Amino acid sequence: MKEYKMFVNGAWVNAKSGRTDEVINPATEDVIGRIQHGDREDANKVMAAAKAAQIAWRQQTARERATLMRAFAAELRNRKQALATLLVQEQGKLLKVALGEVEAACGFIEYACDWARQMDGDIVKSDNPNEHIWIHKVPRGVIVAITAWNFPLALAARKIGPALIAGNTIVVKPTTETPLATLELGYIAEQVGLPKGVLNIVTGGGRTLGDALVRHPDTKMVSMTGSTPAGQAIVKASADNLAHVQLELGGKAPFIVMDDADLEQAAAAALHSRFDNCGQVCTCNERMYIHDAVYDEFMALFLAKVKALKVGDPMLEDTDLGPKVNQREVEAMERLVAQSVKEGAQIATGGARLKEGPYEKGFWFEPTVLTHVSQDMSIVHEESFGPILPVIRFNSLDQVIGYANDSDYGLAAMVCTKEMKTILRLVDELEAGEVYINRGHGEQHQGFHNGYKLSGTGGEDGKYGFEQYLEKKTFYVNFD
Ligand SMILES: NC(=O)C1=CN([C@@H]2O[C@H](COP(=O)(O)OP(=O)(O)OC[C@H]3O[C@@H](n4cnc5c(N)ncnc54)[C@H](O)[C@@H]3O)[C@@H](O)[C@H]2O)C=CC1
Ligand SMILES: O=C(O)[C@@H](O)[C@@H]1OC[C@H](O)[C@H]1O
Repeated sequence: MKEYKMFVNGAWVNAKSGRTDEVINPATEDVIGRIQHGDREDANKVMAAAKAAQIAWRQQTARERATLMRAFAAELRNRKQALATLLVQEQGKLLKVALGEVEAACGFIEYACDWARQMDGDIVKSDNPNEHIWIHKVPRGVIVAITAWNFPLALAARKIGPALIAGNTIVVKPTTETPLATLELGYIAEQVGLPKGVLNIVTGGGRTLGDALVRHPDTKMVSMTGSTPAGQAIVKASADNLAHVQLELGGKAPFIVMDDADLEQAAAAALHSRFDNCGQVCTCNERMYIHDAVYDEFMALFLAKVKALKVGDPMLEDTDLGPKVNQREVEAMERLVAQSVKEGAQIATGGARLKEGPYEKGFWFEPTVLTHVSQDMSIVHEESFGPILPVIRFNSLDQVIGYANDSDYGLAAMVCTKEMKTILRLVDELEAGEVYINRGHGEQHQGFHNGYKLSGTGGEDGKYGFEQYLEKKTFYVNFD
């Protein structure tokens, strides 16, 4: 078991409280690490370090910053196997998914480095003679990054990359559930010679340390990934300093299979998009709508695939699902299934927690499909963020668009169809920031990961995500 400190101003430090938290492996319930439990006092110290470091950091050229961050990404890739193993141990994700997460983390940083020579401003003609209007893009200052437990390393890199290339410094606060791989970034910062105070990593509770960071007067932007309630609390807290807030929150993505879909392709995509990372992906297939005309044929295909899924040791190549991340989450699965059955749903497969034999320790749940579900049931509206899939039949495009948009969330949607008129109508009418046509979820760095409604605000990734790490400064230059 490894003891971790907080990485502040280039040094490893204890929390002022002297308190620590344990990190457990969700597959075995073993304690695998101990971290510092920082709180409000630690927030002031780390913010002062980040603010001081930003002066010299922003004075470096963007190309110099990118050179350092490309070295950072290269070292991250050098440590891929060890970091992936740590992600498996702290979050329970499959090793093959964890290896993909480390590569995604490298990609987020390398994509940001490509922006080093793209941070253009504007020169605008003035209405006054002999006057220029210069609109400059300048760094904001100190960025606070707050991340969730499902892809902790990738979510941190997604924010570190653009923040630092734009000339900001950053304070990262991972969850106490899965902080270890993120803390390892401090060692990489030391190895590649990132200046002290440019990257800081602190650990502690969201409502204490996280809240103090959000409210701090030197916080110029908060980029948070997590649940909608936490995101809403952050928006309220940011009123203290009017920091720019970028939120990636919960989702309830509909997966729609039209009557003209390629059913084998649709079944494979629907399976991956529900059970990837044990259903703990914000863009997962959270509710599936199947056209009446293909319902029986599709469900036979799909259920056969679900029943073949293997739940087990996430380190093994032939495992399809690992455990849920903690006790609270696996109990939430039990509650959601019980409530769905009480409301009239039927369990087509799965539906129970696994507790016997190899599952005696850990937080295991069966891949579950619910049928005879109606649109008004709570499982159609409440995010499960786990391996539970409600299925609903529909008989027209108008009906399924109405179902899909009948949600407080609007992060992602997936649609299988070959009909261009259908695609253009759905893209135009679906209330979601990210629509996947004829494939499952999976963003790319150059896209724009953007939640509508209670799924978030601001969005991240790509050109529109990068730009949020810059502020505009307009000069009226008169030379009359
Ligand atoms: N839209 C997206 O890209 C993603 C969304 N999520 C959502 O996150 C949830 C699961 O992740 P969790 O870590 O349980 O979410 P969570 O909301 O409990 O915690 C997320 C982070 O926010 C911090 N936090 C919580 N309350 C805070 C406050 N008042 N002030 C400052 N920081 C605070 C936590 O310490 C943690 O670091 C699910 O709802 C899922 O949908 C997860 C991953 C990606
Ligand atoms: O936040 C999520 O769940 C997804 O955006 C996920 O996070 C990092 C990975 O690259 C994405 O699939």
